[in-house]
Amino acid sequence: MAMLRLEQLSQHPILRPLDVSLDAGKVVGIIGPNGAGKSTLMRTIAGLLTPTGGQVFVNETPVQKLSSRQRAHHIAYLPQQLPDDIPYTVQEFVEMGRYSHQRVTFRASERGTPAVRRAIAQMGLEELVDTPLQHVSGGERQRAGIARCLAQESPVQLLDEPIASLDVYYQLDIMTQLRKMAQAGHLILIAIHHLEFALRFCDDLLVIRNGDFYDTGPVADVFTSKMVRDVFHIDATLFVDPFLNHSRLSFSPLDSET
Ligand SMILES: Nc1ncnc2c1ncn2[C@@H]1O[C@H](COP(=O)(O)OP(=O)(O)OP(=O)(O)O)[C@@H](O)[C@H]1O
Repeated sequence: MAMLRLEQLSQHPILRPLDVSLDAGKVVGIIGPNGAGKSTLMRTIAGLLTPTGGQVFVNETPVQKLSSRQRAHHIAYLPQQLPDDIPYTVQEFVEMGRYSHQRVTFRASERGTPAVRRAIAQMGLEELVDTPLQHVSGGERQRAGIARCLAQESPVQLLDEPIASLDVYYQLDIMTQLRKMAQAGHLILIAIHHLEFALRFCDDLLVIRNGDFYDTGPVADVFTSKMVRDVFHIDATLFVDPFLNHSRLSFSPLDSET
């Protein structure tokens, strides 16, 4: 049974309906140019936008039929950008990931639960737990957002550009952790601009370009020089890195560079 299924799903600006089944145990990258519709697709999958056509099923239940608390049990969602005026400390913010596990209204009584402690440690935020989110850097805020999703312990993790503002250490660290979560049975769906990382860390790709869905499938099948040219309008050569033994990309210069 697919953990997440998009059935004839369309959402402006993606006009051609998407039929995709995504299984647990995978990191799936959504790639495409600026404005292609990656974030819109993620918000639709998260149940925050109503599709213009078709449906999203999580564990065979239509997402639109679930309450926000039920959705949170199935899906954790990190938006592309967190507001910079969130009036909570890092600890309080991560604890909010436990919202769906509370019986009545959310109270900050989940402080120190193993899931919260683990998420804070995984994102290297121990020293910042009492710092207001307004006073942390953009990358630290992003790590707090990921920690909140991890604390939620939902089987589907929808992360919109999780490594966009991070330094290279955390880019590598977080992608490695996401792979481990997939191996432990989660489905990780990320929008990602970093094509080298998509090539290295994703199992499958869903490629969209303006107004259209381009291709989906295993990285080895989908990630080709032709795809890069068709979708990003740039020439690139794929080669196997002899040190890391995985495929890498070499971009040809743009005309304006020569
Ligand atoms: N709140 C909004 N109101 C109206 N149009 C929007 C809104 N958010 C996005 N759009 C439009 O929807 C289209 C898709 O935007 P979306 O943010 O999904 O693209 P994206 O692929 O995530 O882009 P990026 O790589 O720049 O983050 C764009 O044309 C954008 O202008």
